[in-house]
Amino acid sequence: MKDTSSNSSAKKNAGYKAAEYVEDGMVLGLGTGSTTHFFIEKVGMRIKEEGINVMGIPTSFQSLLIAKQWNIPITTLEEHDIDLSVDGADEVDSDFNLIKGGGAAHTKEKIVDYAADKFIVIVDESKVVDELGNFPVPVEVLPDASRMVIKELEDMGASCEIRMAQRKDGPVITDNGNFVIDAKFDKIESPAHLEIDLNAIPGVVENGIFSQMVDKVIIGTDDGTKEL
Ligand SMILES: O=C[C@H](O)[C@H](O)[C@H](O)COP(=O)(O)O
Repeated sequence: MKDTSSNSSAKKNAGYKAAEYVEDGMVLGLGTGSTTHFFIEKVGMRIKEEGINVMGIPTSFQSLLIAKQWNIPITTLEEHDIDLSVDGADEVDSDFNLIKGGGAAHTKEKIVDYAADKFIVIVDESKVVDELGNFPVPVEVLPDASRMVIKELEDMGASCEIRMAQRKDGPVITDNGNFVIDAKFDKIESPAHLEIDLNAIPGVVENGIFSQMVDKVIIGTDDGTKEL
């Protein structure tokens, strides 16, 4: 499990800054993770203090619970399109390619983030890299397919581990009832091609490479933010 306790002031600065882009009447994609937590919190504060009228589409049970805690009205992709999605990342490169899924939420995140008219990524400086690949690529799989998917991933040059749960025996089970394989590639030359190739393996539900659609990256630091 990743460490979510570090860099909390930088994460808070990024999350709070992204909330400035929220406008009255918007439908928001609510990403998952310790950075997005601060975005959802600040949206909740703006609802309370300014009376803005927004709705949220959560990408996980975690973001649903935080949104409920802040009285953010919830809706679904069945009912609304998304004006703005805000989400964290485990790595972001200079072309705005991402690795996501350190919290095993990347499948719903990709559906919501890719559907949004505008997608803002919020990270602290530790997530900014020249090239993706230090962080393993999370691959959500149907449990019955996991051995076959690992064989395919190893043939593609990855070292693989099924992600194990903490405080539960056995693998992490995603919000969708699946396993996550963490696939470490030595080098990711083309994130866009790898994103497509991974999803072509039978049994793969979704992978954590996001190579499309990012409009803005907000990098939180201890004393402010930078925007790319
Ligand atoms: O599955 C989790 C998500 O993709 C997160 O957005 C990502 O892992 C970044 O999380 P954090 O902001 O906690 O580092």
